[in-house]
Amino acid sequence: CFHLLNSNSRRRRSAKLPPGPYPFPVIGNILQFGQNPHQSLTKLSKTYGPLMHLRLGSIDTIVVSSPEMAKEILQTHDQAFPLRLTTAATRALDHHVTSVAFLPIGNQWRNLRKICKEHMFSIQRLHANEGLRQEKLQKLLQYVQECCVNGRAVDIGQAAVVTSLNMTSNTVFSVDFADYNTCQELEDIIRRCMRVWGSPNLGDYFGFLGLFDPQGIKREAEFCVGKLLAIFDSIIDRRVEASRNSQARKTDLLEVLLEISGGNQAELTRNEMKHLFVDLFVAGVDTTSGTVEWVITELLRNPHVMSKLKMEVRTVLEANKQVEESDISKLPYLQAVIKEAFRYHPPGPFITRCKDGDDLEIKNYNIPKNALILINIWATGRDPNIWPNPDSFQPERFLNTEVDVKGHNLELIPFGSGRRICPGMPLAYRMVHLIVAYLIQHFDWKLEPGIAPGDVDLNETLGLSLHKTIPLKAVPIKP
Ligand code: HEM
Repeated sequence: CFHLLNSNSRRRRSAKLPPGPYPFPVIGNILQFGQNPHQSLTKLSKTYGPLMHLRLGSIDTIVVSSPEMAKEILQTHDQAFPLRLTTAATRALDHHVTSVAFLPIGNQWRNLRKICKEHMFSIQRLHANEGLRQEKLQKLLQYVQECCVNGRAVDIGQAAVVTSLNMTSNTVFSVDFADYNTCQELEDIIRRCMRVWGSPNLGDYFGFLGLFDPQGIKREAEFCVGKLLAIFDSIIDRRVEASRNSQARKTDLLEVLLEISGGNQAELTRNEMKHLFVDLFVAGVDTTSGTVEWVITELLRNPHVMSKLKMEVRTVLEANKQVEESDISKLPYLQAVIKEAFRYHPPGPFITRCKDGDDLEIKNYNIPKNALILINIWATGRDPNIWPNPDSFQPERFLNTEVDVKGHNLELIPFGSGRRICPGMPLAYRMVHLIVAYLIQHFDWKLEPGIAPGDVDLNETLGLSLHKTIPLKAVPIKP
């Protein structure tokens, strides 16, 4: 009876909202989001369907759990969703007014995206600075070889973080953080920044009550962003100084950005450049390394997949040949393995957008203005109506299909889709394939003593990205 009363009053207030669990006064459905919202919302969508309405405190939230509905938001009506939700943490030091990741779609955002696309992540640009990433593979090889000689297990996620962090920093500004001894420090700050951005303060949802003081979160975010900006400032200063004294030009992105900002200040200010670097590192490092960790986890859980991949990698890349980015296209099984990891363990389980302007009708449901949209790609990746045997790791499902991760196939969009699709995708794609190919080409891998393939833990923790709760340790063996 109580339930009926609730659903009647709900219908009276907003007849055409998509279905969803009844929101409690004030807190809305916040308790139903739980510790792992991607999982709780997947369960709820089985009851309420692929377009679901909940209230996150005071925020109308629409959860999308099918490729058809995702297409409506990301492509058909994308003009209506130009915003991302900003929180107290992402507004610290005004990051959101300069950041490509948080700016609404508009001229400033378009300009930054154009710079990313044309000057940083174009095929030509990435080809020109591939050597900078290759150096990092050598460092990885040395490290794993040391572990191999000493019979030590490698913390795969950690090794991948150091490699992707240094590959990104080498690509962006030819700085090898290991040389500056700041890799660990930078990694810690990036992690802290991700943590604080990835766990919104309750005040973000109940701001109107004024009960929750976001000062602590804001201070932490200010510290992290401030520290990153200071590191980038000193790197830029050093480069400007060095170019005054030398004619030799680097091939990295900083050189291009300095050229652009020197030639036309209006196109890119130094402040924008520094905030762009914050975005590139925070958005790029853990997502890339997390993917590598999930791939190796699944390879160790599925020895037959590991054998098949090993065979392909070692046949195509003869002994001692250093894997190059142009080799990726010759490794179809590797590509399938990585697509399968993206399907089952998307580093960003939600693609987020915010509604601007008036209410909008989609499939006869009302999407209220200012609504937060969560596209649950973790749910679509495990939907048995889309993927036969979704809980089994089967790269073969991607052999002989045209499905890719570039945003056209809405059932597999680990990098998002539409105008806001991840601009770093071309770099991320190269880094993930290179690192995995390299680890498999040069080493056999086994689990630590006493752990069977089926025992490998698959628990997930959601921050700004979705990562393994217990880091994967694997023992390298010389083949
Ligand atoms: C496997 C690695 C990665 C994954 C899975 C990933 C995934 C994503 C996703 C899902 C989005 C949101 C897209 C959307 O809203 O439609 C995004 C945005 C973004 N990513 Fe990535 N990313 C990865 C690596 C990188 C790298 C290496 C960089 C740069 C070095 C990067 C920079 C960005 C930026 C700047 C945005 C914000 C774009 C905007 O809002 O306009 N990402 N990424």
